[in-house]
Amino acid sequence: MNPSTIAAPGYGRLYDMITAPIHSRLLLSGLELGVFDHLKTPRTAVEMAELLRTHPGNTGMFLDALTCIGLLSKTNGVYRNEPEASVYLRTDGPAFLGGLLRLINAMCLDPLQNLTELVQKGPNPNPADAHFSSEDLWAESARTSAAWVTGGVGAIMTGHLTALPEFPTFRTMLDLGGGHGMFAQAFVTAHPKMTAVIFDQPAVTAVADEFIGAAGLGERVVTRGGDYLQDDIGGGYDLIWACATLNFARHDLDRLLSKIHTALNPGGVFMAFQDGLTHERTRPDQLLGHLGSALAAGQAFYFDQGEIADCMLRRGFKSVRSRTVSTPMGDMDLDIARKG
Ligand SMILES: C[S@@+](CC[C@H](N)C(=O)[O-])C[C@H]1O[C@@H](n2cnc3c(N)ncnc32)[C@H](O)[C@@H]1O
Repeated sequence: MNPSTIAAPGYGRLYDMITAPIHSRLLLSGLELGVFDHLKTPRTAVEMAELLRTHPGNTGMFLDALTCIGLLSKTNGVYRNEPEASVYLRTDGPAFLGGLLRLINAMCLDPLQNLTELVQKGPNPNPADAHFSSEDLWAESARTSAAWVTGGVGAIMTGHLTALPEFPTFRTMLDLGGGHGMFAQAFVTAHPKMTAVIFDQPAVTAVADEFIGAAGLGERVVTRGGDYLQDDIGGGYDLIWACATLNFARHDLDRLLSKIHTALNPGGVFMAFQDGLTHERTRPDQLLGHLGSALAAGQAFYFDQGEIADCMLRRGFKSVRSRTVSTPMGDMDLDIARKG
């Protein structure tokens, strides 16, 4: 075989795949060491090593590597945060994402340490390790994942909501499985009168209460703790919003969607923002984030595209309009159902 004939398809993509974890490791260590906080002011490697109490030579190589992946810039030996690092990686930045990135690493990547074994031997026999359903875990997640809404998705979805012809007529809304409640807070802020109820497990609504207090929205946003599958979710809503939570009701979706239909006023709107898999469940790459928990549990909780829309129609909604929305974390489907 003549090596010069092996031209296509090239192996650059394979090289990128195998070296991708270097990027995430650099980012995580940058966060752990507080590099981005300390580079609020441009500094040299020697200054950084003094501040961080780290090894001067290795600190220089580490900062060069962070520069190589585009999180920092370096001019005449002085390092600066690039805009992404300034906005999202400084704890005092306008939309700190560090906690969320760490959580994603722990929830999505850690379970894949045993990927080969999970494929060989099947699901984790200990269900406690296989499920991410504990109330305390979601309370912690609510605290850190607020940033995915404030970091941009809140504004995108507020745009979709305010474009609805019914929007000016809305008076009260429910954010079902609302976690931190940041969507409800963004939606209420975009409306002159609408009030909101955030429904989630009690430990989680305690976190939402803190965010509501900090935003000074206590007069317009309240929380209600419970299990939306078992408990009363209230009624008389003009809008019900459910983002990234219906997976937990996948086994009982018809019953929950009937409950939602009943809780809406005539003319009310239900918006579900969820994963929606296509191409025989191989796209979009949003599914990769759920892979570890799905393999550990031995079942996938994600939805096929159109599955929620079909259920909405089955449970009595008059019409459904669906669209795919791009977010910084991948494509998701927005299903807008009208009660009529
Ligand atoms: C992935 S988080 C989504 C939070 C928020 N909607 C968002 O988009 O960021 C899922 C939320 O659903 C809540 N949840 C799951 N099952 C629930 C149930 N049966 N009753 C109440 N809340 C539930 C969890 O506590 C968690 O806060």
